[in-house]
Amino acid sequence: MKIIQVPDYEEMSKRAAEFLLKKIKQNPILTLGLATGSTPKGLYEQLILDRRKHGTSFQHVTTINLDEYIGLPASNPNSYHSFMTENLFRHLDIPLSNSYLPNGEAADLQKECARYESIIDEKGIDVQVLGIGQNGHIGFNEPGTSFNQTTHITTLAHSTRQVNARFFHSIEDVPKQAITMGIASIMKSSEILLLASGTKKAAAVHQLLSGEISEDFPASALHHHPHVTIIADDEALSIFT
Ligand SMILES: N[C@@H]1[C@@H](O)[C@H](O)[C@@H](COP(=O)(O)O)O[C@@H]1O
Repeated sequence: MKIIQVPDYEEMSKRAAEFLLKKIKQNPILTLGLATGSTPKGLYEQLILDRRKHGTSFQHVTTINLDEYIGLPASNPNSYHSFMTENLFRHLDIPLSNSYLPNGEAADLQKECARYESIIDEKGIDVQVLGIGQNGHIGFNEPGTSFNQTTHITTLAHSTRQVNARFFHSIEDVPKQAITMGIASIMKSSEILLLASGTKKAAAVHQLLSGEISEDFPASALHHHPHVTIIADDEALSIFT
């Protein structure tokens, strides 16, 4: 695991954007695995800025998102479909047909999981961007999830729903389930870029960097992956350093 320590959120976002833009320049037909949440928002702003300033084209890039809530229509402002459209897709030139997210409204959710995993297998993710939950989740793989799971239906931990309630009117409105790439799906990526910012992530980052591998702490599976880069700011690394 390569750790890049940066002073703050802005620097984390800039370094992450440089990292991805370099990859896209080397390989314009890159397949990017993308995440939602507050963490990658700054990275997405930097990518948009780069397009505005330098006209960078993403038209041959494919994107595959980690997860989506079950039961929220794509048009709901809290769906991850909406998050990605608002915060990234509508500002770039990625053709809509090249961006994939799980369909949390599929009539047959099991079938949808299998369909999604086959997209991951067919496209092959070159770089997967990850945030980390305060309980160590990646995607929506909550503590206790088998490292062998591929894309599946997951029940969100109460603590995750509490943390994500900030985007909803109340915790009752936060969906109880999601479709998420599994740990095994994430591990198929050629390279992984994990971002962490702020004191709220310090305990999770500390546990990740302790090196102990356990299904009780999903992000620890990344120790089995040969190409992981972590860009974390001083606050996220404050227990470690
Ligand atoms: N499913 C997402 C994750 O992909 C994300 O990494 C995590 C942290 O979110 P944030 O970046 O807002 O702290 O929580 C969410 O529940």
